[in-house]
Amino acid sequence: MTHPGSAPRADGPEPQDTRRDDPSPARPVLAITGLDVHYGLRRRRRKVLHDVTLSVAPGETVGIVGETGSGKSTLARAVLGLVRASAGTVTVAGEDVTGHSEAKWRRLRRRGTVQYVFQDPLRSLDPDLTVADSLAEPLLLRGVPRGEALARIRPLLERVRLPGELLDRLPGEISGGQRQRVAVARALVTEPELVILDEPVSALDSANRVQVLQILKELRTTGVAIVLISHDLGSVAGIADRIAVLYRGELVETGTARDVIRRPRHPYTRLLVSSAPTLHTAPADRAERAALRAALTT
Ligand SMILES: Nc1ncnc2c1ncn2[C@@H]1O[C@H](COP(=O)(O)OP(=O)(O)OP(=O)(O)O)[C@@H](O)[C@H]1O
Repeated sequence: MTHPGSAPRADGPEPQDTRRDDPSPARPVLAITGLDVHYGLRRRRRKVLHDVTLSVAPGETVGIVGETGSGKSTLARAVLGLVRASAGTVTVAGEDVTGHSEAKWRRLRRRGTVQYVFQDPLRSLDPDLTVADSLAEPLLLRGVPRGEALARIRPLLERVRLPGELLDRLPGEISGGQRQRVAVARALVTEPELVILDEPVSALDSANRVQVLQILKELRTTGVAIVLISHDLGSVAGIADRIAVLYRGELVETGTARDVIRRPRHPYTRLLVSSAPTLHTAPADRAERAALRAALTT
C-alpha cells in the first residue's frame, strides 16, 4: 500500500482520545502493515525497512531483535512519527497516524499514549532537572497540581526499585543503572498504552542489566504493552511474549518467544539462537554456523 501522501496532511481537529473506553479488548495498541521506510533523496535514496507488518496487543511484550543496521531504531522512529513511511500504515491505539502532520505527531507524543526509552538515559532525562522534577514534569505539563504529581510518582519509584532519597539528585549524581530506571519510571508516568525501549540495557553492566530486565518483566502485570528492541536475543528471550526478527530491513520471522527459540525457521534466527549462550539450547558447532552464514549470503 503506497502513500503518495506520506507528505504531511492538513492539520484537522484533534481526534477524540477514546482509548480508555474502547470496549474492544482485541484492538491492537500498535498495528503496522506493509511498512516501507527510505532514507536519503534521489540517487542516495535507500530502503531501510521493507514490507514490515507487526501488531502488538494490549499488555503484550514484543521483542524486536536484529543485528546492527537492520532497521530496529528506524522501526521505532516510524511508530513515533520521527521518520515517515513511504508505504504502508501505522496505527497507534486505534488511530491511523501514517499521514499525520508534524503538529499532530507532536500532540500525539505529548499525550503520552506511546512512550520511548533510549539506550542512553541521558537522552531521556534533562540534566538540569532533579529526579523528582523529571518524573513530575509530564504530569505538571498536563495541569496536575505539583503536590498530586509528587504523590503519583512515589509508587513508580518503588516499581523501578529506586530509593526516595534519589528524588533530589540530578541525573549526573546517580549511577547509569539508576538513570535508566528513572527513564523507565518517567515513561510510565503518563500511564501509556505502549512503551518502546530501544536497547535499554545494552549500556549497563550485567547486574544492572538483570535488574532492569526484571523490572520490565514485572511491568507486564500493569497492562502496558512493551516493545523491547535489542540486538541480543538472550536479553529479550526471558521477557517477550513474542519475538520478531528483523534482518536487513525485513521481518523474517515472528512467533511466540518459545517457538522462535525452540524452532527457529529462518537461517538468521537459527544463527542468533545458536550464538546466544544464555538460551540453553543446543549450541550449533562451527560448521553449522558457517553453513547458516553461507545461507544468508546467497
Ligand atoms: N538518518 C539517517 N539517514 C540515512 N540513513 C540512516 C539514518 N538513520 C539510520 N540510517 C541507516 O539505516 C539503516 C538502519 O539503521 P537503524 O538505526 O534503524 O538500525 P538498527 O538496527 O537500530 O542499528 P543499531 O543496532 O546499530 O542501532 C542503517 O544502515 C543506517 O546506517
